[in-house]
Amino acid sequence: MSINILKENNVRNNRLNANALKKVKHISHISHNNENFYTYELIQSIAKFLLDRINIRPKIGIICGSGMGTIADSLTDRHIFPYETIPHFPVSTVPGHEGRLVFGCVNGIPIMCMQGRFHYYEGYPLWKCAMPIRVMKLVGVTHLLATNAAGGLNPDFEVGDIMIIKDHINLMGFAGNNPLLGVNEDRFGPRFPPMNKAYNKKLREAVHGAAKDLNMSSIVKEGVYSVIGGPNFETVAELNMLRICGVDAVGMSTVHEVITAHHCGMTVIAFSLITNKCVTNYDDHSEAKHSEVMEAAAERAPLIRSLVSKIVSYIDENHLICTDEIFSP
Ligand SMILES: O=P(O)(O)O[C@H]1O[C@H](CO)[C@@H](O)[C@H]1O
Ligand code: HPA
Repeated sequence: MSINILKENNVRNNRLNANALKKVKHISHISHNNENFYTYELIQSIAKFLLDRINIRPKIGIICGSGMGTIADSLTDRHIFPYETIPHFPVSTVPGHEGRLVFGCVNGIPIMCMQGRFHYYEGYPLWKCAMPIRVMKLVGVTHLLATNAAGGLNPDFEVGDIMIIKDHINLMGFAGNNPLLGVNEDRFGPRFPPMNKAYNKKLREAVHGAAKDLNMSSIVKEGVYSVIGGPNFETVAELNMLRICGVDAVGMSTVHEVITAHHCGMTVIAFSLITNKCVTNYDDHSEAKHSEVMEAAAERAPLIRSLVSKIVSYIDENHLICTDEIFSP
């Protein structure tokens, strides 16, 4: 890389960092402390703040993964809330996560969409990262569609493949870090929620059906996602350990949202866009880069939008079939 390109990259990175810092400047203290958990009443007040300002009543929530914000851009009849305008909301600090709550419609079906999610490595505790899911619940959302960018660990996966998540390994949970940490709020869900049916089977089958209709079956896979805390990408040894454990794709998000959504009885479907192949060999000199993650996401944006639109229509037409797998809070 030439000195000039390096200089340009530095200037660009400094600008991104300065923008992120500007956004968080009104927060006096970001840390992983577990004081000031959100109460039920506080989440209710956020839901009310939003419902008082919109006419639609969404039943489906969508989370846009890194570089996948065009899902939110393609909603019709949009009502946009930048996170910094919503009381008690954290703000997004990661490039590729716009940091807005977007209400609107897909095929006429009302949606609540996070155009940007919160990650643990941004300095927020997991219960704070997952708070918008509880807001979704109190707004009336019953189904969550979470998307993410992930590194492909399964050697059969290629960049651009879409992996329907059938299960996860909550590596951060192994160390006692969990979005449900703290006194349990029974109005959301039970103290000890089961997690073996976190990713709804009927919806997973429906996504395969949608992929077939869209002639995408060859790029749609299914597998196990594992979350690492980030922000650094993984070492070769870490990735090889995860592969031995049955992990197909690795990322730094989603699991806290899925646990929180399943805990409060929402039906969940999630998929990963494979944006890079994980480096599992010391002779491989390639390196994971966030810029490549975003490029791969941009390339697949039209297909992802089509898939999301099919899934939303399927949920709208068939959502009653899933109620047997929901336990009420
Ligand atoms: O999981 P999402 O938010 O899609 O983003 C993924 O991409 C970023 C790394 O490039 C990490 O934040 C990782 O989790
Ligand atoms: N590792 C962790 N998170 C990621 C990756 C990866 O390779 N790619 C996109 N998000």
